[in-house]
Amino acid sequence: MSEPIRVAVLGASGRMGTTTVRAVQEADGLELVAALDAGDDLRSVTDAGAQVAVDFTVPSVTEQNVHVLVDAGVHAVVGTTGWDDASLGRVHDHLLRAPGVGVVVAPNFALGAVLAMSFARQAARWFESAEVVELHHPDKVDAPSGTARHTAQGIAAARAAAGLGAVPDATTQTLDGARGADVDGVRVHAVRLRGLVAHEEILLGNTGEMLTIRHDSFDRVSFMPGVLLAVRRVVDRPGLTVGLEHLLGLPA
Ligand SMILES: NC(=O)C1=CN([C@@H]2O[C@H](COP(=O)(O)OP(=O)(O)OC[C@H]3O[C@@H](n4cnc5c(N)ncnc54)[C@H](O)[C@@H]3O)[C@@H](O)[C@H]2O)C=CC1
Ligand SMILES: O=C(O)C1=N[C@H](C(=O)O)C[C@H](O)C1
Repeated sequence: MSEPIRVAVLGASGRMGTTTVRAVQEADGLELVAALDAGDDLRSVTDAGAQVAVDFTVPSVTEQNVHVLVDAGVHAVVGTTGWDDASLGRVHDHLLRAPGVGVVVAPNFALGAVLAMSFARQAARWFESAEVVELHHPDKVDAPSGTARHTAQGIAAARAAAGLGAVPDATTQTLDGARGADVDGVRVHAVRLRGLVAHEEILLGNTGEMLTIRHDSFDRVSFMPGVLLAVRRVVDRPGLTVGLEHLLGLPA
């Protein structure tokens, strides 16, 4: 029997961190060796001999955490959101100087959410209009969600590849924000409501019809199969991977 993969969790006291700690502890072939939260020294990750660190912290610190991990030769599985092309580019370039180290950044680890985003990319070219509505608990620190941004970016790329122009929109906003955020020409709307966990609706419209693709996470355990898959795969996946679809064999 091979040695278990030694895993550290960053953000271990948070909503996702506590769920991840429990999932790693219960997972065959994985060993939790460190659980860190704000104020803890990242050196304890390497002191504990961690091979993989899972980051569920906050957008303001996650990139720096990843750079420290890469410098230490620790693979990273990153669920924390707030990433953009520039920050991902910096990690990509850093990894060019750290051969053998892998980083997986995924805005959503829930299988259903990843499938919903894939379906949206597949359907987008067939519809004149496309908008995204994300719905979360009111304790979420960022908006729009990383999932909604990734979804909208995928829709926009599929539309562009199909030669579609801008979505129709003759509306003048009389109040800032009324039409939501603009992500590569796709409008994204954020709902914050007590009682929700994580939900997304993708709305695709043509004259006479609408296609709605909806995903609901009712419990944070929904993210854990994807997190554990990424932990198991990242050790043999050097470089930067953005999106769980790449580990599921789904079309990018
Ligand atoms: N990719 C995915 O599937 C999912 C991603 N998320 C994202 O994960 C992040 C965390 O979400 P939640 O767990 O709900 O937030 P949370 O606020 O419950 O947890 C964040 C934790 O990070 C800790 N923290 C802050 N600074 C830190 C540092 N420098 N080092 C270590 N820990 C630090 C906080 O003290 C807190 O315990 C958010 O960006 C959220 O959007 C959330 C759910 C699923
Ligand atoms: O903060 C959350 O809860 C979530 N954040 C991620 C995001 O911003 O996409 C993933 C999921 O939606 C839950």
